[in-house]
Amino acid sequence: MAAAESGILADVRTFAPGIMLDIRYATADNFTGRPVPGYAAAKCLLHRPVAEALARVEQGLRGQGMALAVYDCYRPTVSVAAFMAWAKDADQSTKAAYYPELDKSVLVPDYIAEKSGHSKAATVDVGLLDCRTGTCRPFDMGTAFDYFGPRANTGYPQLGPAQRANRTVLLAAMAAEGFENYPMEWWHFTWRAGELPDTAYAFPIE
Ligand SMILES: C[C@@H](N)C(=O)N[C@H](C)C(=O)O
Ligand SMILES: [Zn+2]
Repeated sequence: MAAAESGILADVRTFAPGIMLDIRYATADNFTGRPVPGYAAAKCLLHRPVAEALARVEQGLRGQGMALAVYDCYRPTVSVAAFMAWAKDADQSTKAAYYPELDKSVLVPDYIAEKSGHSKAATVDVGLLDCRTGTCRPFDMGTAFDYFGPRANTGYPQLGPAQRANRTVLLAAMAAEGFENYPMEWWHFTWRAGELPDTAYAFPIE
C-alpha cells in the first residue's frame, strides 16, 4: 500500500484542487534529461499540515490574481539516489540549460542534496504565476526552476527590480504560512522544521 493511501501523506490537490502541478521529475524536462525513478505519477504528496499550508498560500495568491506553480514536493530516497548517480556520471547533455556557469562536480551539495529535505515530505519547490489576464504565466524570477548557479541564490544582488519584487512576493506569501526559504534556491521552501517526523521516506509516487 502506498503511504498516501495509508494516510501518512496527503495529495495537495485534496486541499487545493486547482493548484498548478508541473512535476518535472515525472517527465524528461528536468536537469537529468529523463524521468526520475520513483516518480511514476506527477503528484504533490506532503504531510497533511504542509499540504494544508500550501493550499492556504495558493488561496491567498489566487485572491490577488496570482498562483503557485508546484515543481516538486515529496521526493523518494530512490529518486535522490538517482540524482547522486547522475551527478557522478559523465553526461553533460543538460549543462547549457541547467548549470552553464558551474562544473557538474560542484552541484552537490549546494544545489542538489545527498540527503534532501524533500524526502521528509515537508519541503516544496514552487514558482509564482501571474493570472491577471486569465491565463496563468510564470513571473520572471531571475532564473528558471532548477537553474543551478549564483543567479538562483535568493538574495542574488544583480537581479532586475521586477525579478527582486517577484521573489519578495513569493517569499512573503510562503513565510506567512510557515515556509522558510533555502537561500541557495529561490524556489525551495521547508515548512516548520521540527514539527513533523524526521523521517526520509523511500516509497515511490504513484
Ligand atoms: C534539486 C533542487 N530542486 C533541490 O531541491 N535542491 C535541494 C538542495 C535538494 O535537493 O534538497
Ligand atoms: Zn527543492
